[in-house]
Amino acid sequence: METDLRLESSLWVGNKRYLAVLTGWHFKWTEVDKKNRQKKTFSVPVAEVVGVEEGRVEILPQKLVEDTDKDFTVFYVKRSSSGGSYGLLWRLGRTQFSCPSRVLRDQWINHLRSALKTHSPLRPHRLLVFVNPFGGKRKGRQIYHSLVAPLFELAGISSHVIVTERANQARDHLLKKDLTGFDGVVCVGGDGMFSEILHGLIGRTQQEAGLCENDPAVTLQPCPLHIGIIPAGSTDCVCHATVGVIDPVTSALHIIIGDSQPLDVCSVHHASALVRYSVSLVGYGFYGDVLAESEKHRWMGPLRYDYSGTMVYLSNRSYSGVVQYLPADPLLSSPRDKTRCLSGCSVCSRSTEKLFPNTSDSGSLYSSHYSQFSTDSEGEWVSVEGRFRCVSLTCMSSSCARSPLGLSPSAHLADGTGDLILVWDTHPLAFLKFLYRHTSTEDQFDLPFVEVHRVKAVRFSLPGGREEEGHEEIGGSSSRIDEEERARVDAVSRNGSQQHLAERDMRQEVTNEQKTATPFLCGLCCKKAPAVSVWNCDGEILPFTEILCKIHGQLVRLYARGIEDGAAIHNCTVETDECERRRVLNK
Ligand SMILES: CCCCCCCCCCCCC/C=C/[C@@H](O)[C@H](CO)NC(=O)CCCCCCCCCCCCCCC
Ligand SMILES: Nc1ncnc2c1ncn2[C@@H]1O[C@H](COP(=O)(O)OP(=O)(O)OP(=O)(O)O)[C@@H](O)[C@H]1O
Ligand SMILES: [Ca+2]
Repeated sequence: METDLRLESSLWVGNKRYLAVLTGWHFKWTEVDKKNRQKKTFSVPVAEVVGVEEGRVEILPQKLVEDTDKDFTVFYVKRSSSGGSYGLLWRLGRTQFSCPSRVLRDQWINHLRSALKTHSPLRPHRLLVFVNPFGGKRKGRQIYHSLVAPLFELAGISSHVIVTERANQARDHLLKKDLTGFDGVVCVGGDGMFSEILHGLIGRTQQEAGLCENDPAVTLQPCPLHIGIIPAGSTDCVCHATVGVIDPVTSALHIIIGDSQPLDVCSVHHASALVRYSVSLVGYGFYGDVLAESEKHRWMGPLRYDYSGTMVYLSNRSYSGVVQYLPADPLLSSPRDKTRCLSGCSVCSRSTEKLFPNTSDSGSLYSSHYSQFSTDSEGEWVSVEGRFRCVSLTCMSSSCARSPLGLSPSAHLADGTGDLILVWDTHPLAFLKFLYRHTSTEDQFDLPFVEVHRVKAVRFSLPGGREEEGHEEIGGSSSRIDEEERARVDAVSRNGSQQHLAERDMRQEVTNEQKTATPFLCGLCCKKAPAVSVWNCDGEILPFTEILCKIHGQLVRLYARGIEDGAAIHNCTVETDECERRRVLNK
């Protein structure tokens, strides 16, 4: 196969002659001068070739084709530095080659296209695209049509585009409509839009597999369709943490070449029923209050979080609670080991082998029966009780523009664990120091009132069982998910949040302990602080306080590859000035 695809000949780019070679995995062209001395080499992995076209073709700013019969154009991924961010920006590179004959030209085109088919098996042919026209700065439609659609067309991808008209339309479509023929689902929007796709695809997959999502002990079936994210939201945390940059063109190119990044998902349960799934933040206290406050100021757009964050900080709240957690194996990794989950992460690869032990292609989506924790004994639950500024659980780093390294900088995308961050009640300035460290490289866990644990499951309750009567047990009895159940959870999600917030405001019980802890600038809101907070689950308010969270390793796959190490750009494919600069810097 490899030898069949091999091709070698002289080609011209402008008036320079190159010796071009296609081996199985790479397409290289080396400049040759008049004395036959070899000069600069350009090399593109076949997996990063976007498309091969006859003639001299341009696609940006608009498509122009000069249909000459001895020329062909190769489009490929070209990397450049992303300025402030940690990941790399991808751009569309293009080189127009001239051949001595039409026969040779056709040979090059056929060989390159066959190599693409052989070496990029996960490239999508047909995609279902949902565009939220109201996400972020309301530019979703424009971003898709001007930046993404032309690239999909160039790569020969056919897309069925749905511009949503209401919240949850994308989720409902994925739960109910025929998805035959689609290789993946793309959302153009923010974390809320991604969450819709996540719920639709996970729900659909479990329905088809006859599995009950309510039972936290059930090993859920991984979703067969990949998810692509074109960032057009306010926080775009999932995109930032899986690609490293917020850039629609970079994300579109990852989708086109069929990159594949598994992702852990946390299921959140209350009283033996599934409430929601999360990949980023399940947060009580500060982050719950910021979200609740920010919902009142949606009109501010992305700025609502900074405004609400400041207001909530000034209101100086803390909450009592009981947190129980099931620690992950400390020998595998630690949230304080100062490593980062980068593209090709070895911790995640080892987890893949553990999660999918019987497949040669570890992580194959089609192995129907595997057990995530079958080789582990469940381990011992640890319990802590007290007053917290915030309790946060994150399955990944949750990096975003506000916090370039994220809530937990050493968390892994696909290791089957989450990081539990407990911030005990403390002086307002100490808490500000903790928050501020999220904006720099200073360790936010190196503070006496902060704890972080790598966990497989977490349970939260109010001291003395103040909230709900029901409680959940991993492995305990659970009801079957049916239409009625789904309607109930739906109704809870739609109406519950408002009702829950209203009840919380009405209660406003302040314990004696709290009275001494909170006055600071409480006059700002002219109200007593409530005794309970709300949970922020990837930007949605949960209608329950007492919850059980369970991490499901690698439940979904994204068209991404994790964050590429910017320092390694000197190993990049096509030589650019940036490669040269980085090479010098790295010496
Ligand atoms: C002094 C500067 C402190 C800056 C502190 C920055 C901490 C930033 C941590 C960001 C964590 C993002 C976690 C991701 C959550 C997403 O799944 C979710 C869905 O999109 N987003 C939110 O819930 C949206 C949550 C957005 C939270 C924003 C919090 C902003 C806090 C600002 C505090 C200012 C205090 C100023 C005092 C004078
Ligand atoms: N046509 C629509 N009308 C109203 N709401 C919609 C529509 N389509 C999707 N939504 C909802 O809008 C919410 C927010 O969208 P999205 O996540 O795209 O942007 P955002 O909130 O600005 O960004 P982020 O989630 O990154 O903070 C989502 O929860 C989604 O369910
Ligand atoms: Ca994880």
